[in-house]
Amino acid sequence: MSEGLTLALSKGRIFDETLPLLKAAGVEVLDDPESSRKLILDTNRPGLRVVLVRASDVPTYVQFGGADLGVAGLDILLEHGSEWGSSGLYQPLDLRIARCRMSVAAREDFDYASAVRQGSRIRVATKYLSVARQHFADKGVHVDLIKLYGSMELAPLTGLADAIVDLVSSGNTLRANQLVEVEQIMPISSRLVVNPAALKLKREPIRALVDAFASAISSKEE
Ligand SMILES: Nc1ncnc2c1ncn2[C@@H]1O[C@H](COP(=O)(O)OP(=O)(O)OP(=O)(O)O)[C@@H](O)[C@H]1O
Ligand SMILES: O=P(O)(O)OC[C@H]1O[C@H](OP(=O)(O)OP(=O)(O)O)[C@H](O)[C@@H]1O
Repeated sequence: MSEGLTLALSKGRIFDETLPLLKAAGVEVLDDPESSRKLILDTNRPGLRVVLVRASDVPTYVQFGGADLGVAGLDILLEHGSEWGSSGLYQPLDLRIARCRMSVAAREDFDYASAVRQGSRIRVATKYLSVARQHFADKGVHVDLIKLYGSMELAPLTGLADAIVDLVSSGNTLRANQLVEVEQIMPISSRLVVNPAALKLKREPIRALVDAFASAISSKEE
């Protein structure tokens, strides 16, 4: 474990939406991930660096100490097992960024209400197997899950599945593919996650960053 702090972020939405929180905490990232191929980015704080990883790899980096802290969507944390307690990641803050919801969507002509009557069976394609399995189990619906890694909207259109479980924000992606949101499962936002050993060994700098993030969030919402 290095002396300073390492923060794991993913390129795109998470990086872009974490930047203002870092700025409010007095931290400037010195490279732009869109124009640089660097994966380790310096900041104006000699004791803090940012590493760029895939969104779904953030919990793994933090869990195994490749990073002290990270920012990950609740969707990713649930699939990683973090939210259900199996990975031991400390989650001090809901950063309230990258907000969307996890939903079930289907073709307009699919009778979802009938398909999910107790005891029935439905075929669902998703990247989020764990959330989908839990959701349909809670409803008492037998589900055949098909794991996909992207373009989930195609599944009901091609007959691969009856429905999908995916993230929805504006609803534009569903609309563009003639799908409708038939059920909302849960709201999603990104969380700060911290490696528990790092929290013990580097308590002061981690506390300072968590507190700065917390006040940045509350002043943003005032
Ligand atoms: N349309 C959206 N609006 C708001 N937040 C979203 C939206 N889609 C995803 N998110 C949130 O942003 C996080 C990062 O999404 P992003 O698209 O950058 O990565 P990804 O493509 O899902 O991950 P990976 O590259 O590992 O497959 C997601 O985990 C989710 O929490
Ligand atoms: O309701 P909307 O505002 O259209 O957002 C929903 C879309 O956003 C996410 O994809 P993203 O944009 O992250 O692309 P990805 O497939 O590369 O993850 C998600 O998987 C949906 O496809």
